[in-house]
Amino acid sequence: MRISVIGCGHLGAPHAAAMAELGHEVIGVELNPATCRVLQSGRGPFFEKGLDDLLQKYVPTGRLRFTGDLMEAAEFADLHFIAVGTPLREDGRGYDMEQVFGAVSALAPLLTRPCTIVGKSTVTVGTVARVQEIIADRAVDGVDLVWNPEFLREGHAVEDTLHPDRIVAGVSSAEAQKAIEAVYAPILGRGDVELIVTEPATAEVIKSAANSFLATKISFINAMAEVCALAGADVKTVAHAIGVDHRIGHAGMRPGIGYGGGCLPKDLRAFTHRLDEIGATNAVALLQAVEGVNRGRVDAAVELVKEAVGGSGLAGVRIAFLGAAFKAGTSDVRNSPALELARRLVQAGARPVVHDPEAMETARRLHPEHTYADTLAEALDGADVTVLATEWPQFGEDTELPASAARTVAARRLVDVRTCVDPRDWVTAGWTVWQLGRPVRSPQP
Ligand SMILES: NC(=O)c1ccc[n+]([C@@H]2O[C@H](COP(=O)([O-])OP(=O)(O)OC[C@H]3O[C@@H](n4cnc5c(N)ncnc54)[C@H](O)[C@@H]3O)[C@@H](O)[C@H]2O)c1
Ligand SMILES: O=c1ccn([C@@H]2O[C@H](COP(=O)(O)OP(=O)(O)O[C@H]3O[C@H](CO)[C@@H](O)[C@H](O)[C@H]3O)[C@@H](O)[C@H]2O)c(=O)[nH]1
Repeated sequence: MRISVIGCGHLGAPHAAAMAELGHEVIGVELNPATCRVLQSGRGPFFEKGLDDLLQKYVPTGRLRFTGDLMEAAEFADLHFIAVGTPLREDGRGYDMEQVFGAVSALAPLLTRPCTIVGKSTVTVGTVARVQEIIADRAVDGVDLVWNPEFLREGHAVEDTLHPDRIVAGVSSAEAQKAIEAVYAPILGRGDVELIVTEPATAEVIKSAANSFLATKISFINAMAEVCALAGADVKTVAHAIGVDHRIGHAGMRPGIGYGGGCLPKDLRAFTHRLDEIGATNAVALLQAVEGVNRGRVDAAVELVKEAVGGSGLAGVRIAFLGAAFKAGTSDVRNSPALELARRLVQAGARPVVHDPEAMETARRLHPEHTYADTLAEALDGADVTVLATEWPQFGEDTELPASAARTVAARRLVDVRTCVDPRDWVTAGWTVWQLGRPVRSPQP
């Protein structure tokens, strides 16, 4: 099929590349000229596993190309994915829908033949009906709309798009359903992926409900970390033991400094606001509690760093601050709890020096207020305390790191706010280890 992907950010760029991998001819439309240029040169504008490989495979052949010209896409494609952003409004009261309504309003009058518009952006209850009105007002007859929410995780974007758990399609006509079956035919043909066809309102709720559940699970285990800290128990063991029950499971049960990123925080906020508008009071209360637990995690992490330096305050304390990305596997620092923790430590008078394996460029550009080190060794050099703030395997799984880091820091104190290291490796190398919701581990005197 000939398809377009309008908006080539964290969702759209991997989606466009994955659609080329499925055999489609793809044109990506991106407003930001710098992003568009980088993509057309065969590189991803951010770190995303497998994206560069697909761009290098398909851009030179012409099967995948990028442009800023919407008219080119309107003429070329029979199916248009809308993958533009839905950031939170500045007042936090729901999504800023400007990009979605703007993209559809601009595309609709350019369409000269029947085709399908497929919304992938995350939206709240009631949006699809409004998009449908824009199409009815501005496009020729025969333009169908499908809402096809996306469930990919950053860091796994290509893999999740090519091997999704399910495909959800909110459709209002048989034609629209046929188009979605055709575009995903290579995936559906494998027989192991369920296509869930429903009306648009249900598709909207499915996406918001999925992210709300994921956030709830993370806040639940983080609330248990608070319990364990007070009870002298070990939250890691609790998470493992309850997760063995297949009804609970282990995924999304890693305690830490809370969920961040470009999705869960804004999606929870926007959904809660919308639920309040429509009067879903019990759901509002539940999600407000989830958000409340999440906000408290950075406070708990600050307290743990204070405890690690002996309770005498953080003024002048030199911190090796490992991590800037909102999670491992991405260069994205949007709503990064790691950088929020760094900000709070600076506010308390400490001197964190931040290093991240992949997010240095993004972090420096978006948060120039922090002090950065290009290498891990530079960050560790002379540190009074080391804070592990993003769960990169380079920090948490490198068994050589405890010994090598021990030689350069001023004091062997590790505060692992992502609960990702095995404390035994660090204790053996002479470190004392603090983790949220776990007992402190120290070397034997
Ligand atoms: N990031 C994820 O992992 C993810 C996963 C699932 C769903 N989503 C949802 O997908 C949507 C996009 O998220 P994102 O993280 O990719 O955002 P993003 O900000 O990284 O990307 C959006 C892109 O759209 C471009 N754009 C805006 N208006 C445009 C227009 N009229 N024409 C062409 N390009 C335009 C912007 O320049 C930007 O590059 C959001 O609704 C988000 O909630 C994101
Ligand atoms: O056990 C866990 C799992 C995650 N996190 C944190 O939660 C946040 C979100 O992680 P993750 O869900 O992996 O990241 P995203 O890439 O933002 O993906 C989420 O948001 C996307 C956008 O809507 C959805 O498509 C995905 O299904 C959904 O997982 C990050 O800060 C993680 O560090 C934890 O603290 N503990």
